[in-house]
Parts: sequence; structure tokens; C-alpha cells
Amino acid sequence: MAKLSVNINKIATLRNSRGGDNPNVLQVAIDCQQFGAEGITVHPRPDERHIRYSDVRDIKKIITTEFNIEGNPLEDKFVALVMEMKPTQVTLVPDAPGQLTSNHGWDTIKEKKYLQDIIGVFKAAGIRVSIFVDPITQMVAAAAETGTDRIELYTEDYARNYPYNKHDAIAPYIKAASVALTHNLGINAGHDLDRHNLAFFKQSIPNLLEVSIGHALIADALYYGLENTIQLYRRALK
Ligand SMILES: CC(=O)[C@@H](O)[C@H](O)COP(=O)(O)O
Ligand SMILES: NCC(=O)COP(=O)(O)O
Repeated sequence: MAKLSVNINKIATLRNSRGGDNPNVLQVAIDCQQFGAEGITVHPRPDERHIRYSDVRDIKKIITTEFNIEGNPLEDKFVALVMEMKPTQVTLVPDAPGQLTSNHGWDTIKEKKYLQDIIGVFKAAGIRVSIFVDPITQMVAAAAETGTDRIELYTEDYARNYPYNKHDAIAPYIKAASVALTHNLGINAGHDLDRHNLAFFKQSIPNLLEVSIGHALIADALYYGLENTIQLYRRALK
């Protein structure tokens, strides 16, 4: 069964919209774990407009599951935060500062040397590393030469195309996953996964280790409640 890591950036975004402490991000992290989430994901952006660096430090104190911190290591303060937090996993994402949300994976061919160096830093500290990649077989093959433990397949294209033809939508991901397996890379996935497209993704990529889901899961929780929603998503991953 793949692990469900709940991305709580959206909770912080809602809180920040009023400047107070409602909803309380820390309590939501505690509750997600209580309701069955097997991990908590945060993506602190340089401007801290979603989750803040102080939230990450607070969450570290209560985390009982896998802690996954996402971000761009070109930001020195991000690297320092990860080294201080020593999470279960760091997921490296090549987002520009101020970017609305993540929209592409690493060019693992052009950035190979840079990735090798920074991945080495995190791994020497005992932190598992995953890197965000598009479902392109050459990018996955080159990812294997960076020393990363895992890749996170960027699933926005899958999610967008799933309603039209799920078999076409999944095809590049099946190829990418098979290259990853050949190279002994663990496979995570994320971005725009939801309660409709998740089960088919998991069935098609049986070696999937973890998904990180935020936007759709938090939106569903408005209708079904957080506990039911987490259970619904976990069932899709069996
Ligand atoms: C890495 C990724 O796929 C993103 O979905 C990201 O983690 C979401 O972050 P935001 O909630 O800040 O858009
Ligand atoms: N790594 C992807 C993630 O954490 C959440 O993405 P989304 O579900 O908010 O699109």
C-alpha cells in the first residue's frame, strides 16, 4: 500500500488569509495523523505565503509519522531549514520564487552535477531525498545518476488528461516508473491527485511508495470532513 502524506499548505493559506490562527495548522497536522495520514508534507516557499518556516519548526515537535519537506535548494534558507529539521524526506522541487504552484520537474540532465552535490549534503545528514521529475524516461534515467533515493512523478498532466482518456493519461507514467524501477529508484507521486484519479494511478503504478496530496484533499474535506476524506484517499491507495 502506498503511503498518504497530507500536504497542509492549503490550511496555512486559509489561516493566512485572515492573519490570525484559524484554522490552527499544528492542530490540523496532529488531526491528520490521528485520522490515518501516514505523513505530513509542507512546502515552505521563499515568501512564506503558504506554510511558514515557523510552522515547519512547530510541526517537527509533534510529528509522529513521516515528515516530508518540499522546496528549492537554491534557496540557502531552505537548505538550512531542512538540515535543522532533519525530516524523514526532503523533496527537491525546482520552483522559482513567487511561482503560483509547482509546474515542472528538474532537468536532471542539465542539472545533474548540481543535484549530485546537494543530494549528497542531505544524504550525509541521514535525510532521504526525492526529486520532482516529469514523466519523461530520459529525465528519470538521469535522475538515477544524481544519487537520489526516490523520484516524485509530477502528476499534473495525468490529472488533467484523466477525465478524457485515463489510459492515455497514465501511459507516460507507466514508462517512467518502469525506468525508475530498473534503476532502483523509489517512486513517489504528487500534484493534483484527487479522489477520482488516485485509485487508477495506484493500480497502474503498483510500486508506488507515497503520494503527497493537498489541494483536492483539503477541498474534499469541506464536504466530507477531514477524517472521512483521509480514509477515502487511503482506501484508494490499497
Ligand atoms: C511539489 C508540488 O507538487 C506542489 O503541489 C506543491 O507541494 C504544492 O505547493 P503549494 O500548495 O504551495 O502550491
Ligand atoms: N508534492 C505534491 C503535493 O504535496 C501536493 O500537491 P497538490 O495535491 O496540492 O496538488
